[in-house]
Amino acid sequence: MIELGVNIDHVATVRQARRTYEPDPVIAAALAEQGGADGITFHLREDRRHIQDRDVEVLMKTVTVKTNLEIACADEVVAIACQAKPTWALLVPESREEVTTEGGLNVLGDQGRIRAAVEKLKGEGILTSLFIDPEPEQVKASAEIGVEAVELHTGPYALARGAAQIHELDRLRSAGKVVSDLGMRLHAGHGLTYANVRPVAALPNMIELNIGHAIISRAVMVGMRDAVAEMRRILDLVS
Ligand SMILES: CC(=O)[C@@H](O)[C@H](O)COP(=O)(O)O
Ligand SMILES: NCC(=O)COP(=O)(O)O
Repeated sequence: MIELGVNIDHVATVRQARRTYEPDPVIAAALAEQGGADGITFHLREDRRHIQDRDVEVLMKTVTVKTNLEIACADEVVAIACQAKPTWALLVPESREEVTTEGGLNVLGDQGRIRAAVEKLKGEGILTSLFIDPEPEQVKASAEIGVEAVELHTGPYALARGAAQIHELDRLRSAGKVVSDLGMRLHAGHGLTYANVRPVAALPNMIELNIGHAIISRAVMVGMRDAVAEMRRILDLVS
């Protein structure tokens, strides 16, 4: 059965639009659990555009399923993660100008810095994952660092149409085989929706999908619990 990580960042985006107290991502996380989430994902960005330090502290006290804290490879947020001790830490690239995550980590070109962050996290008993483009060389570099999982960036797949989308799915399938052959857990995420998720969920050895924006968008209309339950039902049809 595919494990569903629900990313609650954009509940906090709505709250931060007014710099107020609601909607609270902590409550959203509890409702997501009731809807069938296997994990809660939250991204403490360096610019704090959505998830705040307070959210991380309270989520770590209230979430009863896996916690997956997304952070940049930066000393400040790595230290916060080491203090918070989530189940998983996912290292992601960040830039202030981006609307959302654009590409994967360049593990090949930044192995020393990424390795140092991973070792600090592992030292606190935190499982580690790297968000990368579906490139075999990036997968191999990730395995050399010793992370337990790799999350393949599904953004290009989500944005593509027709033959281009089939090509992107083939890239994910090929890179996913390398992930599994090297003994790491195969995760995927970014831009997945109720309409495009099934082919990715059906990829060989896929273990976990992290989905946020589409679920929160649906939750605005039907509520968080039902939005998660609908995604859960789709994934259960696949596995
Ligand atoms: C890495 C990824 O695709 C998401 O998990 C990330 O959280 C996107 O950043 P925003 O949530 O700020 O859009
Ligand atoms: N790591 C991907 C994630 O957590 C959710 O990304 P999105 O579904 O909000 O694009």
